Amino acid sequence: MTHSTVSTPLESRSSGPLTGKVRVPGDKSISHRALILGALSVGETRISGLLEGEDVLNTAKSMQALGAKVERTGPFAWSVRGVGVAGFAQPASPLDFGNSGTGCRLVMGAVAGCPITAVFDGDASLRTRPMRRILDPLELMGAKTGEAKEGGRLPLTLHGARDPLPILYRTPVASAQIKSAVLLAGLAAPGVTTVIEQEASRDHTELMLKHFGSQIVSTQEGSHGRRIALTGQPELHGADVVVPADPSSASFPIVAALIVEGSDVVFTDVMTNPLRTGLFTTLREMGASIEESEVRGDAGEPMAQLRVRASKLRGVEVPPERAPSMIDEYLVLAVAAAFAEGTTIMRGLQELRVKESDRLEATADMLRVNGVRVEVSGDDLIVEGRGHVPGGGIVATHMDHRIAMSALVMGLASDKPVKVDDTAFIATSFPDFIPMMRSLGAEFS
Ligand SMILES: O=C(O)C1=C[C@@H](OP(=O)(O)O)[C@@H](O)[C@H](O)C1
Ligand SMILES: C=C(OP(=O)(O)O)C(=O)O
Repeated sequence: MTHSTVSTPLESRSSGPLTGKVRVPGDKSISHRALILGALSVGETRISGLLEGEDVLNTAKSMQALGAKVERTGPFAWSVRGVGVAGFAQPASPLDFGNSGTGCRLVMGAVAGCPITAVFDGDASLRTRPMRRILDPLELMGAKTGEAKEGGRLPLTLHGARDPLPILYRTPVASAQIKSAVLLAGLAAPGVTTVIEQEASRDHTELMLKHFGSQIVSTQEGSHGRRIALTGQPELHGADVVVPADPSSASFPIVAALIVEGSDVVFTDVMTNPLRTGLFTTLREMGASIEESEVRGDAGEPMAQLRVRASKLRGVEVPPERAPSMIDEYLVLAVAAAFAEGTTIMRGLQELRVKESDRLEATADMLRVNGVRVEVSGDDLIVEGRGHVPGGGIVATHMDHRIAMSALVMGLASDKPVKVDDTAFIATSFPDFIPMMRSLGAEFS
């Protein structure tokens, strides 16, 4: 991804009621997976509602570089003609995933099952993120790591396995990216590849693998975990994929509607897979008015229309086992918590430290510079809600889209405006965030 070196600051300020009906862009997780599974299938995959954000566009480019034919056929409509399982061609140049952990890690898994060598790279943020967690299982399956930065960081060279081995792997942390990398490599292995996770992470890879024709069985493991068994070497057939609206993107205007007095906003087609809706559960516990209607589904992914009205919120305790189902939503939850009455305690947030930035510290800093009392205690975040936020701070984005969007949401209801130092990274996951928020009545300058 080539961001200009000039940053694009923006300020948000106290706004009138937010009103209207919007569809936020397509789900980022499903968009990456549709492109990758389309590329590993035989025949055509037609995708509608693809997220055309930079993260996903980088995955599209990498699929093209690995031999698939990827074409944009209309707004948010894409066609992929795949090469079949284990059919990737040697890419001519390094694969650049920009800011995207998901794109990079899932494609590592897919490449690990092919007898090719590829160089993986990304921007300064992605270069700091841990890749050993992906390389460890892929090496057990026969892939080899060539040159890499310390701790297996990018840029790195991955040599795929000529004869990949099926493995049984227990993921050390609840991570859909680790699980998905192993399953995608397992597609090329003979026999059954099994992943066991102690806490269930988002299951879009499993649902979509089934949709494309593979045999995959998921069973409960312990009280919160899952055991997923994939039979290798299937023939995957191109399929149609309708991408629902991204609940993680929706979380920003949803929290904005809750904290801006008098707001009433409807969100259409929001994906409501229970492994993604921890934020909605938490907000409801805090007293949020979020009404669900028009519940339906496609390819195993449920979706609904959500009507969100401004609400008086109260502090709650969020249990650690809920973290995987809302891992990208803690920043904006912390904003809601700051406007609530009472203390909100969010437990077990260690994974936030290895995202686009150290989100645990960055969230605390974002609140602190705007006059909110907040504490990081081990892996827990404690926010003291006082019903209002003084604001007036300048928030450092740290190349992290979700910090930028959370801070801008905070400014819409704070006493003084909130400024963010750089909004460029919002384009990785929600390119229309600013115009869409303005269309609802948000004031940015
Ligand atoms: O698989 C995915 O699509 C994602 C998994 C999560 O990461 P982890 O697997 O590292 O928890 C999440 O933070 C990311 O935004 C998307
Ligand atoms: C963590 C995120 O994405 P990724 O891991 O794909 O960079 C995110 O979008 O919040």
